[in-house]
Amino acid sequence: FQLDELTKYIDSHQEEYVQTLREWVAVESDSSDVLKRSEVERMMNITAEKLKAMGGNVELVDIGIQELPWGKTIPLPKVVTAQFGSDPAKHTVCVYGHVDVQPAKKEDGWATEPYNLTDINGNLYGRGASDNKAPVLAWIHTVQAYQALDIELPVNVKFVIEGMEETGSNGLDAMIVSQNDTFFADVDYIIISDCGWLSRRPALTYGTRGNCYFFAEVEGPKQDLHSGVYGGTVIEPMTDLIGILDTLISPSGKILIPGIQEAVSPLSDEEWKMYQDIEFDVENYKRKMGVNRLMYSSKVDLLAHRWRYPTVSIHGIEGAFSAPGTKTVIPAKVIAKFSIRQVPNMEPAIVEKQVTDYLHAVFGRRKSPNKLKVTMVIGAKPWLADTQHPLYEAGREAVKKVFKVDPDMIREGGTIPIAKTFQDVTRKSIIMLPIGAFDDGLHSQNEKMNRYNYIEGTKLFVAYLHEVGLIKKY
Ligand SMILES: NCC(=O)N[C@@H](Cc1c[nH]cn1)C(=O)O
Ligand SMILES: [Zn+2]
Ligand SMILES: [Zn+2]
Repeated sequence: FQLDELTKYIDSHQEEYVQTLREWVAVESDSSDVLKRSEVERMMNITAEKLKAMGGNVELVDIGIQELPWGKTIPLPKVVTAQFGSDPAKHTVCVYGHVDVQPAKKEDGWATEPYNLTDINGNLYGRGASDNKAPVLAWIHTVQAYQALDIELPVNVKFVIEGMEETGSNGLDAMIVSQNDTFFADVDYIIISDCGWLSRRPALTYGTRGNCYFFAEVEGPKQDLHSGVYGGTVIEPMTDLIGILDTLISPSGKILIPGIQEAVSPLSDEEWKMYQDIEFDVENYKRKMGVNRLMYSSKVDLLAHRWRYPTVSIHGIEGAFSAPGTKTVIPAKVIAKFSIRQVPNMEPAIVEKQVTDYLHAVFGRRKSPNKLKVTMVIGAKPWLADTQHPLYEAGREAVKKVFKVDPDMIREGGTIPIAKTFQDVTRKSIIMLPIGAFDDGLHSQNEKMNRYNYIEGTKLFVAYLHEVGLIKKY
């Protein structure tokens, strides 16, 4: 296996790889903002063109429309599929990734322009750099490197690249179902690189949490009111909303919604031992986040609550006054956004009912004349893999070849909404093979991808394809 040759090729092309990442980051493909939908579409076209230029058999698959909360509809961004090689004697892997991003504005507190990739000491700052544009490009460059050196790909490679992951992968489930007997029929394994390592040690990821995302709307007066003129007489929607939000989770992290905590299986002795053996620097974790105390103090508790217990996060309140200054208003309608990261044994449909019933009961006790509406807008499931599968063995070998260490076996606290669908519908085995660093700041200000991770990660992918090619084909 010509790993040295491929490695040299990757090293000598790194400036080109960074430049392509710069061009991709410059596309504001924020899937949460319908006004940016044309940018997401542009990003899908750029991705398709790149794969076509490499000789791939590429399609832009129409996945239908998105229904917006105010009753309108817009087309969903097309999904890019591609295929390189169709040798029946080889395994076929399908690489899944996304090229949409979370929102970002300089005013949020970025040190650099979020859509202008900026290299500071080998850190490539830019929205979507790590989540998920660089890993997608690293996979593309992997195929390109084999092609450029005229080295036969050890496996057939397919791609599924979408533009709605950050808002729950709308439309992708249906596409997988409809192409299960066609595009996915000859796929043996699915590879996802949309997550990060736990520390400086490379990792293989075998689980993700799901996410049930809710809107809770409280509506009162017909328009906003002067708080001096009307305050004290009107029952304020915001007070109701804050009141009910405060009943979701206790200050010590206990979820107060009946039925949620009860569904979760307790940590087994085996899991405890696995977590205990993982290298994880709690002080560094705190320092990187800029906090002086965490919800739990032991490493095992922290890892367990990050990976395999559910949690509630409150993200924001639409309609609330949030600008600088001192506007003295009583907002007439406010919509809280919160989500529950859920774990195996928790079903989104059941969580939806538990949360909705509970919030209505709590709200009812307030005897407010205002109206409450609770809607679950995303119901993404958790995913768990069998780490004894040859795909993981291949991962260990590839990490050892490139990084000369054994990988950490980790879970991911975040969600890849489509992972469980891939597992359930295609029934193929999945591996998550991250290349992002532990401190990439995904979804946050100053997101970055380390140049080191981007380039060495490409080498890891090159080695991984070789290792997968060695798995016995029955
Ligand atoms: N890199 C994966 C990621 O960031 N996924 C999102 C997906 C999601 C879940 N709910 C809404 N979007 C995440 O927040 O985990
Ligand atoms: Zn992602
Ligand atoms: Zn993300």
